[in-house]
Amino acid sequence: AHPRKSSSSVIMASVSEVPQTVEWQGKQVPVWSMRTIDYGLVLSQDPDEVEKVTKACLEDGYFQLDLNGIDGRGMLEDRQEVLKLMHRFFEAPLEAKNEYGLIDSHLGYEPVGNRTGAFGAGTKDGYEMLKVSRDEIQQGSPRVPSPIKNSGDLHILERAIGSCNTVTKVILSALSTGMGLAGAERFEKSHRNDRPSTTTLSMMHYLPAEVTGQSKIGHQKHTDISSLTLLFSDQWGLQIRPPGECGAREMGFVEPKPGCAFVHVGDSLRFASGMKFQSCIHRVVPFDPAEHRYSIAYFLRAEDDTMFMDSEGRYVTAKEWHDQKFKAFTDPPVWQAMAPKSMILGGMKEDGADDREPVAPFVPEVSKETAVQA
Ligand SMILES: O=C(O)CCC(=O)C(=O)O
Ligand SMILES: [Fe+2]
Repeated sequence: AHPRKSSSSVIMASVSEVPQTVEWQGKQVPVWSMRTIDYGLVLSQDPDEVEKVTKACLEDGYFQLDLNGIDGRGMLEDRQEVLKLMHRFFEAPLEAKNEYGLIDSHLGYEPVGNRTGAFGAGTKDGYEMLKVSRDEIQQGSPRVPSPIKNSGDLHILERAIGSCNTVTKVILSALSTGMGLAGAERFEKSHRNDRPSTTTLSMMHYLPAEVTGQSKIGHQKHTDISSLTLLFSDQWGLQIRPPGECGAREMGFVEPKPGCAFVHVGDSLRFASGMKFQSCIHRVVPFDPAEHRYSIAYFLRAEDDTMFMDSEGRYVTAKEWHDQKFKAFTDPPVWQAMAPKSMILGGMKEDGADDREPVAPFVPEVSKETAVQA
């Protein structure tokens, strides 16, 4: 059992067994510590940092990436520009934002309530989202809605996608080295820029529960489809379930750190590593129910025709896995419950029912009897 008392004075060098805690919904919830990786050192292929990032993926499936040095600062500036653009975009009328709708699963606009919410069946998600495809940006003719389609906006999106791509590829390359992979075996070989993929920049706006109502909240528990996810948010709300000895440990918060991104392993890289890497079980809950929350996720994904063995022991392409899992995300809860659980969680084990039950005011507006656990 984990101590419940706040221990802010505890210095956590790497992964500590003693979590700091934060009060949420009237309870003390862990704030999980994690390894911090220095981007500049990884960029230099510093042997100790390469080992550290590899260990983080093998043991945890996630880490904090420190971008405060000169090599990362450009990425941080690009990210600030995207944030400003997001504010402008999400303030636009729904018809303008939804000009193209959801063109493809990795591209376009999704309004609030398209998927299952933070507390499973009976809740819908509480965010609206715009995704911009890396392939389209590279080809120079992206389909983005008119509120952010002037040349300045497109320049901001292009720069941000370029920066995110560089940062994630640098990490991918370090992981190949850390795993002792050479030649065609290296992870970069299945993530070439000129080959089609569903790689995308996703911009999310979580609305306050006051606006959406209590049945539309947060983002359901899942692992990502991606190889690597580079996630930026200055605001609380992201929760993870770290892998444990006998299944995942309890849900706890990720503390937003200035100048840092939260990076985690998705299904594709876990599969490509022969299940050696962990992937990260996570969700988003309303930390402050009165707050608007903004997050940016870059999903680096494998080339569409990359083959791997999935969590079901099937031989599938990256595109097939993407399409099937995306369908599972957006299916109604009853269908979702029929899909293998391994699909939503990418085969990650989750023993023990220590996932926290929501308490008022977040109890879904549906009776427990009719709720099917996804
Ligand atoms: O908004 C966040 O912080 C996380 C979003 C997420 O998990 C996702 O889009 O896959
Ligand atoms: Fe995610």
